[in-house]
Amino acid sequence: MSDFRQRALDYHAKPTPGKIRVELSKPADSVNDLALAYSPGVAEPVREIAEDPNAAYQYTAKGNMVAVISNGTAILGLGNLGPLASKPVMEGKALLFKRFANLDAIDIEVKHRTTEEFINTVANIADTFGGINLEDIKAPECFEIEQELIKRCKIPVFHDDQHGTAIVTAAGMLNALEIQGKSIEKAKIVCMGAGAAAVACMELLIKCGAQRERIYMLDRKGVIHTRRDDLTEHKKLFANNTDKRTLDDVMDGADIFVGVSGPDLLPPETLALMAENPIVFACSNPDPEIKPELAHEVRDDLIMATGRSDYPNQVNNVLCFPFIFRGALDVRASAINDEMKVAAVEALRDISKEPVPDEVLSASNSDALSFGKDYIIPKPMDPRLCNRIATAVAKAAIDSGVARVEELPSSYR
Ligand SMILES: NC(=O)C1=CN([C@@H]2O[C@H](COP(=O)(O)OP(=O)(O)OC[C@H]3O[C@@H](n4cnc5c(N)ncnc54)[C@H](OP(=O)(O)O)[C@@H]3O)[C@@H](O)[C@H]2O)C=CC1
Ligand SMILES: CC(=O)C(=O)O
Ligand SMILES: [Mg+2]
Repeated sequence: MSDFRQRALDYHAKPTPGKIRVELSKPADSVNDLALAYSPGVAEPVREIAEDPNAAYQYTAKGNMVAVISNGTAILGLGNLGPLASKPVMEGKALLFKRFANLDAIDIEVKHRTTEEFINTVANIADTFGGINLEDIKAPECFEIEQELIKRCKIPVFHDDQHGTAIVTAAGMLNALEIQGKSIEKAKIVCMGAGAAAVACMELLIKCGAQRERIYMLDRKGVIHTRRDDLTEHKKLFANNTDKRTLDDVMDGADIFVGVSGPDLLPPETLALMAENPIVFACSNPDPEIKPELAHEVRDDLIMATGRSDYPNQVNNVLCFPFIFRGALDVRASAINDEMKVAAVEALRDISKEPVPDEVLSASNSDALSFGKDYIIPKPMDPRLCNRIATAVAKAAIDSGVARVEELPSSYR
């Protein structure tokens, strides 16, 4: 067994299995404490909440609690391995919520027969939480699941693989285009993958100026084009009226490659076909569509990003979901809308262009980092992310009318 594999298994197993636990936030030592915490004292907040459900924000952990919910149908790029196998990833997302945004998060892995059964399960437990982060649910079911839950729940429901990924991709891409001296409006874009992450990333890039007809999306059968009769509703939105059929066909002269598909799907010879100063986001986890070492061997003019922590330019939704939920929950938002997503993109872009704090340099084993080809997006451990993104998102929630408070909390001012 490789040393890294053994270290990863040991990290998860020792000294206590798993990555999260529950801790008490109130004293529970004496008879008096217990009389307040449990019977008879607990009856008082029960009566308050029965009268006004909003009182749950005041008397329970609801307002700082996110459910990370999966069915394990698209675990990273590892595929449909079932709900229980997704638990380490969901515990991992809970760890990231706590570590980066001090939000308490609990992982819930749902076994279900039909999409409707999954939706009902989540809708029936939603009121317990301040927000729901859907994770690693495959396309096309993920689209119906998210839309239906948004309709049925009074709290933010956010499919991280769609929107968290799209927000970070858009921020990194706009920065990378600026560095390469290219415009998004003119860019020829190839998107490998046509699932949850792909559709949301391309839709957000279009909102940022990309031209739909200059996007070539591929699934396992090749280029998605208008003459195919096997396309789902979401793939149809990207059906290109083209006679190009293969990855090589569309990569010829492309400015941008976004990989949200699977490992090693971009051969070096194909990368070589791209236009001058290309941008390659090989975001499949844990193994990217092309390894950065290999990509740099083929092209010395590219900007390269992956979803991983161990290479420069980590384009990963960890840069978004903890902070977007922090902002949304702090103003008791009922939803996470486009205005909040755009605010997160802009905040991420801005931070990338500012001097990097020393603590980030030392956590990244770096002597220097500054806006450029190897630093298009902040590092996840950057302490500025939480305040800056959460504030931008919370303000956007208030301005767009989805917040349940009128002003930012005093801690934000
Ligand atoms: N860096 C980041 O922050 C994130 C990265 N990702 C990565 O993106 C990938 C997809 O995730 P997600 O969208 O949630 O999953 P989905 O299951 O929703 O979509 C997967 C897509 O990849 C396509 N695909 C898989 N294998 C191939 C192949 N050999 N050739 C062409 N296309 C292929 C599938 O094609 P078909 O439709 O034909 O089945 C499908 O369209 C994963 O690797 C994941 O790790 C996801 C979210 C965040
Ligand atoms: C990062 C992430 O959410 C994924 O790869 O699925
Ligand atoms: Mg995911």
